Amino acid sequence: MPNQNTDSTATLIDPKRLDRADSILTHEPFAFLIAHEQLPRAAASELDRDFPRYPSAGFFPYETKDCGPSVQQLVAELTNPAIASSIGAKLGIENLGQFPTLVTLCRALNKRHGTIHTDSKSKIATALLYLNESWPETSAGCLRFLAKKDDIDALVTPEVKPVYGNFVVFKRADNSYHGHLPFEGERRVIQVAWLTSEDEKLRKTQRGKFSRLFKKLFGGLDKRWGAKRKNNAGHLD
Ligand SMILES: O=C(O)CCC(=O)C(=O)O
Ligand SMILES: [Fe+2]
Repeated sequence: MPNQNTDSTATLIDPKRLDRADSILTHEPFAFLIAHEQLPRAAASELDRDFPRYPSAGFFPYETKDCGPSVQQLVAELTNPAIASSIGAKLGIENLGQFPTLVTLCRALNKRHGTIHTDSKSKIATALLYLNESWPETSAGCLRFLAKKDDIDALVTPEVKPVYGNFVVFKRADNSYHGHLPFEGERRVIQVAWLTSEDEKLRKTQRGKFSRLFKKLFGGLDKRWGAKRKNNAGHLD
């Protein structure tokens, strides 16, 4: 039998890799996992080639037609119920794989993004997988888990650079505050949210599609308004 790890369909996400010595798993002040180097180096150029080229900034609902094969494979793996459940178990969530998923992708940000929030109650857990080849020596655009809803400097753990293979997962809670300092430009991320119900998935997908159209029409305004955003600003959701 051929060795699965050497053919082109080798898995990209391997839950065994989550237990690296430099991974951080904690349940306080909310449950989160931070793991580095979670993607094979060899897949970087394919994932780069296959990542959607959205015309505007922000997260948009995953559609197969926007993505090439390696990104489709990665999304399939990230939403695989068995993989989800093994990740969920680390956060103390039983059977995470049973819940519907909403996958959104982001290719670029403007300064409006990253204000402090918890994620909405309709989410049980959220995963973020970053895909940027490199990141400048700056905190701008680096994810921060926070102790407060109004202080971007109240870090509860070192900030996470959005570089290729960095992966975070957290259990949504009323205090799962997170955000980042304003950043404008390319910043590639895949986000998976496990939702409480199919209705929420439909609602959020429709909202995301509307936002994609809206930003296509008014992306310039979005960018200009966003530039005025304060570092400690928050938003509900
Ligand atoms: O892009 C990130 O690092 C965080 C995104 C986020 O928190 C969200 O979209 O809810
Ligand atoms: Fe969030």
